[in-house]
Amino acid sequence: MSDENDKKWFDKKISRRDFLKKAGMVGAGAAIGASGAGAIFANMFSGKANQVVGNEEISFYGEHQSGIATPVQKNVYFAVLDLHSTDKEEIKQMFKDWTDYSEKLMKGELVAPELANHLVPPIDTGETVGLNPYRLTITFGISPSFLDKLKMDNKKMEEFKDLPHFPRDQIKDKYKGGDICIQACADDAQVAFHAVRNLVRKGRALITLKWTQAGFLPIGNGKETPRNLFGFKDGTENPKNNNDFKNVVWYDKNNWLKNGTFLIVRRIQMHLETWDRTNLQEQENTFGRYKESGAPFGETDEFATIDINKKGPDGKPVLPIDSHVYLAKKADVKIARRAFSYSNGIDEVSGQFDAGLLFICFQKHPDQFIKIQNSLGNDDKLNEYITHVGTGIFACFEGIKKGEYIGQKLFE
Ligand SMILES: C=CC1=C(C)c2cc3[nH]c(cc4nc(cc5[nH]c(cc1n2)c(C)c5CCC(=O)O)C(CCC(=O)O)=C4C)c(C)c3C=C
Ligand SMILES: [Fe+2]
Repeated sequence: MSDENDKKWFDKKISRRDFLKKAGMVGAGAAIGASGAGAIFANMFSGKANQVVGNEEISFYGEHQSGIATPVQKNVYFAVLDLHSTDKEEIKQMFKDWTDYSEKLMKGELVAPELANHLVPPIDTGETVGLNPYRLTITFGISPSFLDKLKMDNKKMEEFKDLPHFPRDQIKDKYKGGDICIQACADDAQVAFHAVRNLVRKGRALITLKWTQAGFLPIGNGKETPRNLFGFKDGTENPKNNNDFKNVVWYDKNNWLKNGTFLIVRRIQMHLETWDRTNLQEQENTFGRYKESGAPFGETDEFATIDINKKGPDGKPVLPIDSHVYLAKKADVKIARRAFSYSNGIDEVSGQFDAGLLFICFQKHPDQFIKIQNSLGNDDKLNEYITHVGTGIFACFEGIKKGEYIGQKLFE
């Protein structure tokens, strides 16, 4: 790259947002000529809407971390990290640096102004220059082993322990364990990836990547429940308002996790080829819901209340007793699901799609998930079509207030 080009690309020393502002393109529904937009920013050239997209920004600050109750975005980049230091001061500093970075990233800014010295690598990796924030959220969590490594056993609540082995689990070593998780969600895949990449880069003296997974969802206009790779609406029965989140998700005991939550992640392979050979009636029996409408059996409305004890005219339960929804409901406990589909090319052994669900859920007590997973157990008809290959449990800190840093209560 010539000096002149170099200058054009980075010497702006302005944020991604300022870049857009200068071009007069920031603001809800700000109209710009499609040709102009296409010429300047390929990402904005949809060909149909002359609007700036992705300009919505989510605040990094609040009572709870973002990316938990936030309406789900199109993309996730989820990373599990191994910690290689036992020095609390160093780790505290990393969380402080991540606080500073996250605030900037979620505003759509570069993580640091560019250096005048062109003989050193740029601080921000640069792949989001010209992009809006795209509702980026960044959620941080730590695992029980994080507390072990730092000899902070006194901070471990009795419910915070590794998940048990569940029936039919085929967990691979490479997808379990790890000390820290970062969940970056955005309506643009590159914005989510950029966030994790730059955070990891900043902490590289103390952490390494254990496993990562990118995921996607068909969000459309944001009004419909997105469909999973089996073609079913997934996420219908979920907390809907603040009160639901208070009851189901936010940790409320008086310790460092108050207003935080437990994140559970499961990497679940979905055997698409087997599913695609299954007739529609069997597919619907697997969930106890109709494929097109998403309504439970015997109803027409996706959001109709389900009574698992309801019997049909033949005296048999309306919902098959081995269906996924029947068994999940039978556990009689709630969780907040925020799952994403993934597709990772081809499974080396079977030659089939390596695709599935990055199942992420939030709950105030891990037992909520454990109870449901045990109820699904060996009986869930869905087991014929899926395999759990990855697992993790992380305590996600409370939200961050201005002047504070991520995880402050834990270290105080
Ligand atoms: C232990 C928790 C759960 C795992 C793991 C899980 C995997 C999984 N689920 C689907 C698809 C659907 N799940 C649906 C409902 C549903 N699933 C769980 C829990 C787990 N799912 C719950 C608690 C519920 C809600 C039950 C209720 O109270 O009604 C549905 C139906 C629509 C909906 O409500 O979202 C679908 C479809 C897949 C494909 C999958 C693993 C790959
Ligand atoms: Fe489910």
